[in-house]
Parts: sequence; structure tokens; C-alpha cells
Amino acid sequence: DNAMVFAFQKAEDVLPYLNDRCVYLVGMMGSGKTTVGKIIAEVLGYSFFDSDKLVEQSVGIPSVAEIFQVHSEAFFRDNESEVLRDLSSMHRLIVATGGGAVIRPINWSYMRKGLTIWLDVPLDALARRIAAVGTASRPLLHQESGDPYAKAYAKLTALFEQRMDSYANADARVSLENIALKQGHNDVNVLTPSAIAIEVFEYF
Ligand SMILES: Nc1ncnc2c1ncn2[C@@H]1O[C@H](COP(=O)(O)OP(=O)(O)OP(=O)(O)O)[C@@H](O)[C@H]1O
Ligand SMILES: O=C(O)C1=C[C@@H](O)[C@@H](O)[C@H](O)C1
Ligand SMILES: [Mg+2]
Repeated sequence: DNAMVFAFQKAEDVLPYLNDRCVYLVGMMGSGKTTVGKIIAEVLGYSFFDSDKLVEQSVGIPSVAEIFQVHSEAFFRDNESEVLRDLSSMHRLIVATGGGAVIRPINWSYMRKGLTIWLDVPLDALARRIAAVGTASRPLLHQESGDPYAKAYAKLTALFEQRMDSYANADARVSLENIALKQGHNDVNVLTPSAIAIEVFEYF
């Protein structure tokens, strides 16, 4: 599509500024770190890593939800920090971090070696996206009963309250609300992942 063609062009312009550094995408669950990160990596010719996936591989358990169940959130967080430490010694990577990676200061000491970008997405849009795919893979949002949208929205609100100052540590904030407004829309859902990737390049 057109946005992808434009993203490839824009990538060529911004590559010299990035200068082989890694890019860490931070943001709430469902903000698009994995989806947008893969596109950014593709157009830049960088390698993509998802820290949640790397933790699953290093622990030898195939899902974050099971790691939380079999071990604990603390065990997951310890492994997440080790993964980020290992990635921080590499170059030319796009890293989708876990939504909670920002809460540990040690993780910032690793991520600061590269460029950190906060994908800031309104909570109602997050809850809508997550309700559409179900909460089974996101243990902090999972609920056995009730309306998935309402439950996800309530939990996301509580998490965001605790974490917003930590997300704000990022070098840049990419606000989907602001991008949509700039383009004359009042719904962030019109923004495609490739259009968002292009906006991220503004901060390189
Ligand atoms: N721009 C977009 N428009 C519509 N849907 C999107 C957009 N970006 C991502 N999504 C959808 O939202 C859901 C969450 O996206 P994604 O998995 O990339 O988020 P994430 O930030 O990696 O979340 P997590 O922290 O839980 O891993 C996915 O189902 C994805 O397809
Ligand atoms: O926001 C969070 O705390 C999380 C986000 C996911 O990426 C996973 O890292 C895990 O489900 C926890
Ligand atoms: Mg992800």
C-alpha cells in the first residue's frame, strides 16, 4: 500500500540519524509495539525482537500467561530484565518491550543505550483492541467472566495510573490521539500500523 511505499522512503532519510542504535518501543498492552515494531524493522532493514517472546524462549515456556501461572510475575520481570540487558549490547535492533518493562529503573539503564519511543494510545482504543482478540494471552487483564471490554478498560486504567510517569521517561511520545487530530480525524482507529511507523520516524 501507499503508506508502506512512503515508509520505505522515509526510512532511507532517517537511517543516518539512527546511526545503528537500537529502538525500544514502550507502551501499554495493545498499544501496537509488536505490530508497529515489525514494520519499522522491515523498512529500516533492522532486526526485530519482541522481549515477551525472548523471555518465553529463555524460560522454555511458550506463553507469558503460563510463565505468570507456573512461576510468578516477579520471575517474569527478572527474566525480562535479563533479556533487555542482553539486547542492549547489540545494534540495529527494533525491540518491542513488554508493557510493564518501564516500571523497573534498571531496564531504563539498558534501553537508554538506544532510542526509546512511547506509543501512547487512548485507553478505550486499547480496551477495544484487546477485547477483540480476548485477554487469555495477557495475564494482567484476564478475567473469567464479565464484559471483556469493560473489564479490560478498568484494568488498563488502573495500570496506566501507576505507569504513566514511567512511560514518560521515553525519549519521545508518539500520541495516536494527536496524530489523528492532525490528520482531521477524531478516531485513532483510522491510523494504520504503517502510518504510525511513519510518525515514529519523526523522532529519530
Ligand atoms: N494501528 C492499529 N490499528 C488497529 N489495530 C491495531 C493497530 N496496531 C495494533 N493493532 C491490534 O491491536 C492488538 C495489539 O497489538 P500488539 O500486539 O502489536 O500490541 P503490543 O503493544 O505488542 O501489546 P503487548 O504489550 O500486550 O504485547 C493486536 O491484535 C493488533 O493486531
Ligand atoms: O503490561 C504488562 O505488564 C505486560 C505486558 C505484556 O507485554 C507482557 O509482558 C505481560 O503480559 C505483562
Ligand atoms: Mg507485544
